[in-house]
Amino acid sequence: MYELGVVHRTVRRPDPADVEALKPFGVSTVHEAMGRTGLMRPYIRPVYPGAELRGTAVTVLLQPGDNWMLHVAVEQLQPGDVLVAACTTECEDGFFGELLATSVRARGGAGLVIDGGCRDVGELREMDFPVFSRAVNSKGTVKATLGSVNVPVVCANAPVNPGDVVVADVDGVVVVPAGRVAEVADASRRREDNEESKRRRLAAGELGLDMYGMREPLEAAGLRYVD
Ligand SMILES: O=C([O-])CC(=O)C(=O)O
Ligand SMILES: [Mg+2]
Repeated sequence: MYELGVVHRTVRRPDPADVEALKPFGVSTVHEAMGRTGLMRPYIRPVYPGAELRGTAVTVLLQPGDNWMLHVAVEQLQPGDVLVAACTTECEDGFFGELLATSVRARGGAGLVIDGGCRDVGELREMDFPVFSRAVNSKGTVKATLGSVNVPVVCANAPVNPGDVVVADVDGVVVVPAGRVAEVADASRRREDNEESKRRRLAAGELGLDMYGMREPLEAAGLRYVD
């Protein structure tokens, strides 16, 4: 059950050194390194090409058609934080635009992930202010119904707690629990090292069939080559 009408002012953020260690890695690597967990649904997309985002989450629970809590959340931002906004029910209204982005940036916020709509995309692109949203929609919102800030939310199917690390790029959005950041950064490094050796072998012409030892199981499964 959602907790409504509350702002938690204390967020336990992970060690900045651990967040830094996670920095080189993209969404797909981080998702795999977490045991294939943490992904938001793929309908959350960057609002302009090339937008990328990472930082610790300040979570927002919105009511449909109402962006009041986004304004409340901006006050809670610390430099490098990312707003992560979920909604109590599906809504594609344009909750956020360049004015709110200007305010987020003035407080040092890094960007927004929202399971809702966003507008003013031309201005956001010019500002290079990264937003990942479920829709681009000019339809505006009101400020009338309480939600919450810094409560656990589910955003596009991913559980997000305040202080979790959010990584967003062209592949999607993944959420790393605050307590797992160092471990996931290590696993991401190991995975990238492993992929680098595979990349070299594939570039040299070796086939995945041989590299992964797939010929025998294919034969055992009855695969036949026919001329
Ligand atoms: O004002 C709003 O409600 C959303 C918006 O367009 C902006 O922040 O620029
Ligand atoms: Mg606007």
